[in-house]
Parts: sequence; structure tokens; C-alpha cells
Amino acid sequence: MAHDEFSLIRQWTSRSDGQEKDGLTVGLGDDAAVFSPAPEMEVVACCDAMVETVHFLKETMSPSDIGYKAVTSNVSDVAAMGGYARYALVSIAVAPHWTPEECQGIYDGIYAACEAYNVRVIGGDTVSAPDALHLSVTVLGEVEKGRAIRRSQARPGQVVFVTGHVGSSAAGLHVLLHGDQTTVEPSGRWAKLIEAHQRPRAQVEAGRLLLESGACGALNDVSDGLASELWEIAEASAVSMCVDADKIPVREDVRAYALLSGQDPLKWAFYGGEDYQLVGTLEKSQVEAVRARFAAAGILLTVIGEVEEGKPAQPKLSLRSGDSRTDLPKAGYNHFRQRE
Ligand SMILES: Nc1ncnc2c1ncn2[C@@H]1O[C@H](COP(=O)(O)OP(=O)(O)O)[C@@H](O)[C@H]1O
Ligand SMILES: Cc1ncc(C[n+]2csc(CCOP(=O)(O)OP(=O)(O)O)c2C)c(N)n1
Ligand SMILES: [Mg+2]
Ligand SMILES: [Mg+2]
Ligand SMILES: [Mg+2]
Repeated sequence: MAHDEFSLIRQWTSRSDGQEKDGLTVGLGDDAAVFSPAPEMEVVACCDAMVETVHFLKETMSPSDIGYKAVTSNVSDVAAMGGYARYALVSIAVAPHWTPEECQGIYDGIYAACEAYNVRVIGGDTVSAPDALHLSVTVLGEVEKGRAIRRSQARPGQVVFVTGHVGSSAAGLHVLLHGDQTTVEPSGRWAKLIEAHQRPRAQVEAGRLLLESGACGALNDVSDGLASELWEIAEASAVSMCVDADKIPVREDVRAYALLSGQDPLKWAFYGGEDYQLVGTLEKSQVEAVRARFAAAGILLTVIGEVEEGKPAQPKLSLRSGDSRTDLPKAGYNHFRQRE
């Protein structure tokens, strides 16, 4: 890329001009940004990175999909605390085989996501990288003081729920990596699965409804797979949980594609990841009230199991299929285990 970084930054981030209002006193363009959260709110902060070959290939994601998903995965972490996102900082390390136009595409996706989630890009960093593109996003959000929903608050007697569908992103990735010409066609039969992989949406409204309900115990977002996120809740809360195989919300087209390709759709749901749905626990007595609020908002909420009394030092996760119960292994996407 025969350009200087300063003109590239100006080009890529021109949509962040003139944004100093609503608590943002210094936006993009100085040494750092300066902002205050709204009164009665506290700041929620998280950071997730995406790396070429690990999180995407040029063949699986367009530049704007990459930008959109990097923002989504962060907004999803804020949603999993019951908060909403306000600001983003973007760090990009560009490898030589990425053109300025492709990088502009990444920023188009970043700003499209920011518009969808009402987020402002207030800074970042631009550097070169020798071999693979790295994109790291930090999101700053807000939540009512003292009310963030933690992973550690699951209690026996609560039910386990998940929003939306799970396993769709892993199915979409399988189509992109292994599907034939006809299946990969964007308007084809598996278009929704490909979309779930390339353009996942963070469940901000669901997180807010859960916080407002006051009925949510623990909450987590599905980035590494349902089993991995349930284990994180079980360990943080020192409880055991049991989920029903038949209740896991898997789309019909995911089941159809799994059957055709000889894969197990439940494996995608439990161990696939990148669905960015919310999984958590709810007070049993409040389930119907919460379900009604979700139905009114048009968001799918499925009860998939319950929190059990258990030996606190030894949390356990079980999967019920018919009359049988098996252990649900602590597995999911793991950056270092993939290498073994
Ligand atoms: N390299 C790091 N340095 C400091 N904190 C980190 C680092 N990596 C992850 N964390 C923190 O560890 C926790 C778990 O991270 P992670 O598993 O990536 O969460 P999630 O799956 O919700 O994105 C978070 O609080 C995150 O901020
Ligand atoms: C080419 C390619 N191979 C594999 C994957 C699958 N994959 C990569 S990272 C990941 C898990 C989510 O990423 P992570 O950085 O662990 O997110 P976090 O839990 O920190 O939010 C998955 C399922 C992919 N998206 N693209
Ligand atoms: Mg993370
Ligand atoms: Mg998370
Ligand atoms: Mg995350």
C-alpha cells in the first residue's frame, strides 16, 4: 500500500467528524477521546479482536462483513452485561495483500454496524502487519449503576434460556468452506446460514429487556459455543445445570443442511460459536412475564433447561435426551486447543 497512514486514517474515518455532543467532549483526531457516561450510568468496557485465517478468510467474509462482525462481537459482550454500547475504538494492522479499497470496505462495515447499534467511533490505531490482517475493536457502553448482569448469579431453581437460534453461524461457515457452487450462491437455499456467519446481530434489545425485568440471574453471549458459555456460567456461579437436547433452538435449514452434509446440528449449536445470542438463567416465577415481553418485542426466547443444586466445588453440565442423561463436555472454540 503506497499511501501514508495519516491520509488513510482521514479517508477511512471521515464519518467520525463533528460528533462532539451528548457527553463526548473530544472525539477522534486528538491524542485521545474524552467522554462522560450519562448520570446514573456506569461504563461497560470490552475488547475483541479478529485475525485473518483465525476469524475469517477473504473467501469467507467480505471486507465490510469483517468490519461489521468485529463491532458486533463487542456490542454483544456489552449486551451480555445488560448494557448498551456508545463508543468504539478501532485498531487495524494491515498486511501487504490488503488494498486501501478493501480497508475502506472494512470501515464501511464498521460504520454500518455503528449506525445499527448507535455507536460512535472515537479513535483507534493504524499500523502495518507482516502477514495477516488484524482488527481489534474496543467498545465502551453504559449500564445502570450496580445493575450489570454477571455470569456469577445463576442459582438453583432458575431456568436456563437462550435467545434466537444457535448453530447457524457454524453451519454457514461449513457451507462457505465445504459447500459446492450451488450451495454457496448467496440467494440460494443456505443464504440465511451464510448471513448468520457473515452478519450476526448483537442482542442488545434482549439484554435490555432482561435487565429491566429484574428476573435475570446470570447472562453470557454465545461466541465460543453454547456448551462453553454454559460452562462459564456454571463455574462462575458454582452451580450445575441440565439442558434438554430437544429444546435447543436450531433452525430448520441448519438441520436440513446438516443432514445433507453428514454433520450433527447439535454439535454446531454446542461447540460451533459465533452466534452472538444471549444465554442465561431466569427466576422460574418470572418466566411467563419475561416470555410475554420477548414475544411483544418479536424476539425468540427458549427455555432449554434448569439450574440444579450441585456440589458447589464441582459444577457439572448435563444433557438430557429422552430418559438418558450424559455429561456435556467443557468444549467449544478454543484458540490454543485448535492447534493440537
Ligand atoms: N489479553 C488480555 N488481557 C487482559 N484481559 C483479557 C485478555 N484477554 C481476555 N481478557 C479478559 O478476560 C475475560 C474473558 O475474555 P473472553 O473469554 O475473550 O470473553 P468473551 O468470550 O466474552 O469475549 C474478559 O474479562 C476479558 O476482558
Ligand atoms: C476461517 C474461519 N475458521 C474458523 C472460524 C471459527 N471461529 C473462529 S474464532 C471463533 C470463536 C469466537 O472468537 P473469539 O476470539 O474466541 O471470541 P470471544 O469469545 O473472545 O468473543 C470461531 C468459532 C471462523 N470464523 N473462520
Ligand atoms: Mg473476548
Ligand atoms: Mg462474551
Ligand atoms: Mg466476546
